[in-house]
Amino acid sequence: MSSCYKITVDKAIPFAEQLFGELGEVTLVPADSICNAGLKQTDALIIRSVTQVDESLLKNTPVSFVGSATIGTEHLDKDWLESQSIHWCASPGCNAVAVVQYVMSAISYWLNARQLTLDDICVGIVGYGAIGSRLAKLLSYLGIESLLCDPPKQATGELVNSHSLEQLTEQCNVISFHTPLTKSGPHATYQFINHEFFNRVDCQIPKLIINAARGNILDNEAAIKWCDKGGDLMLDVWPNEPAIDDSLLSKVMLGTSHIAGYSLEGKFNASYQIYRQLAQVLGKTNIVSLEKLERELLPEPSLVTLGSGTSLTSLFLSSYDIISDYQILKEVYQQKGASGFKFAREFYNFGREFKGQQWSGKSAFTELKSFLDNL
Ligand SMILES: NC(=O)C1=CN([C@@H]2O[C@H](COP(=O)(O)OP(=O)(O)OC[C@H]3O[C@@H](n4cnc5c(N)ncnc54)[C@H](O)[C@@H]3O)[C@@H](O)[C@H]2O)C=CC1
Ligand SMILES: O=C(O)C(=O)[C@H](O)COP(=O)(O)O
Repeated sequence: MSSCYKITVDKAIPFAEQLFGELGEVTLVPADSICNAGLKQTDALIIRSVTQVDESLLKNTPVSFVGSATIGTEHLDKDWLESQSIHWCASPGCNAVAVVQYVMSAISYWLNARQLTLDDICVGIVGYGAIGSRLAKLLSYLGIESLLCDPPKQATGELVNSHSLEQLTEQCNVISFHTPLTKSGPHATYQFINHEFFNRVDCQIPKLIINAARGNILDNEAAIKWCDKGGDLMLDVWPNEPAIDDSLLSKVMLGTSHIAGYSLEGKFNASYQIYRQLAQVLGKTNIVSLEKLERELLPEPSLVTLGSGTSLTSLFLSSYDIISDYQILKEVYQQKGASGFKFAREFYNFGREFKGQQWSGKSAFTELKSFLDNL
């Protein structure tokens, strides 16, 4: 490795200097300023989901490594990167637990609002990957019924008990989406939550749809129409981010600013995964272990105080406070208009995942806590 190996990193990626500083000279740049002209001296580029990485960004630059500190990869033009022999990677599963924590808080809020209990629900999980499988595992542990829908995994035989989206709409009162955004192929997800889908979800009785995957798997107009009919919709991700539709924001039951994966642990995992892959590409073998860095860089667990009569729903709401994130988004949107969405993300205060929390006050949850710590 040359001492002047140049690494440009989105400045909103935590732990960048501590990790990538070991591998080269780090320049932190705000996402909005990452541009072709600024990459003329860059060997490795480390970005988030908001930076489109394609020919127009990288042509005539020396960039030979692109790392995305995210699970999603639709912002990378992988065909072009591969055609140029530019090594690309992302951070699979990095913040999967944070998204599960988000979904459990969302469901808990809905159950309280609709005066239902965990025993009343059957949860449809669309996309049985890192997030969907962890969600299913937790629901099963809690004795909550769930149905899985993952046609690509059904086709390869990785999932034998996959149901169709139609079956989920008939049999589930909660459906949570955890697919990537894809625009082509037999299982494309672009706007697959559309009029046809919503027409099948009878909202005469309470039904909850959660999208914490990607905004453009949802059709904006169809979503508004369904909310007008009385459907309960919770969105972390929105069509056309960051320019979200204020009409849709006013109709959802809860909405947040694409922060379901914004946990300190998730951010740390993402940065570590890219650090490890860049180190490998550079042929550096003595990388620092995840456990050692976790001990050094992550703060002490945060304290979550549970009252003596805490129910499972209030436990999940205490573990991650979705209501407060909804209020923040509404407030900044009112104050700042369309730029409010970006603002809420930029100044987000990362929370802790289950394993970064210490629960006190209700010993009955010790077993659940240890299950969640290892999710
Ligand atoms: N809101 C947020 O902050 C976050 C959102 N995400 C989003 O969540 C998505 C899922 O994350 P992971 O579970 O880690 O991904 P994953 O790649 O592990 O799993 C995705 C699963 O979706 C399945 N799938 C693909 N097309 C499908 C279709 N048409 N119908 C049903 N299933 C389909 C795949 O076969 C795969 O099993 C990511 O691609 C990302 O876009 C990820 C992290 C945070
Ligand atoms: O990991 C993903 O995929 C996500 O959606 C991220 O949580 C989004 O985070 P940023 O791209 O804003 O870091």
